[in-house]
Amino acid sequence: MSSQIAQLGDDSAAHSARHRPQRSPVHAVPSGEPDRELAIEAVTDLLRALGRDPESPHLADTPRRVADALVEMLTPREFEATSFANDENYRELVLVRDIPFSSLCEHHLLPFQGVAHIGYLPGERIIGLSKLARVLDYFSHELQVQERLTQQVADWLHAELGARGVGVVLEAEHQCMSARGAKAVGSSTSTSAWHGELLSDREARSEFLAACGRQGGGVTS
Ligand SMILES: Nc1nc2c(ncn2[C@@H]2O[C@H](COP(=O)(O)OP(=O)(O)OP(=O)(O)O)[C@@H](O)[C@H]2O)c(=O)[nH]1
Ligand SMILES: [Zn+2]
Repeated sequence: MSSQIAQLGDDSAAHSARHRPQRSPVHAVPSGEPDRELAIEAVTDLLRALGRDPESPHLADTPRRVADALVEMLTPREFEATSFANDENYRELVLVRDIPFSSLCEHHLLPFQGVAHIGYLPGERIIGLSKLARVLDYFSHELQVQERLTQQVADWLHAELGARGVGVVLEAEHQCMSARGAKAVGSSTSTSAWHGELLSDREARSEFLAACGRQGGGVTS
């Protein structure tokens, strides 16, 4: 990921040292480049293995579509993590709630989908709000488990932003649990990851959970 933090609204030399960008790409799962042609062949073989005829007119384009869909879901979109000097010394929680996301379960290659609540207690910098959604989107484009995805988003924000605290809560339905297997349609899995004051200060964490409507819900404070 491009982890460059653009230095906006911050021209003076005195400020620039204080606002030096930090870089800490996080990748717990080593991943290679998808090979589209190989994937198309593999889906053709998979259809055959499942007793379906890939030569049938109905399925003629299916290997290409499936391969393209998987390649798309496993290709992270790079972005610039633009941040701004916190000149007003804003100290309170910044929270973006209900960010929709979709990722791929590494056990079944089926989607899990839901919403994220991502927030932080600012230090010397504040981050562009859309970047909270973008960092989630970035780490979602990988074969994942929900716990790792949650932690990667929190770790990345903590390392990049120098925030006093970071909190990430994900609530998702896993299709491997609903469309098959346990058939637990409508079930929702909650995960959370905390850093800094949001980890150490129970009251700050409760405020975060209350603000995202989780007080007394599945995520404990
Ligand atoms: N902790 C965790 N487990 C997950 C996640 N996504 C899927 N799983 C679980 O991974 C487990 C894989 O277990 P297995 O017993 O090997 O898979 P399975 O035979 O398909 O099991 P069933 O889903 O129970 O039919 C299942 O319990 C899934 O529900 C996730 O994000 N986090
Ligand atoms: Zn699964």
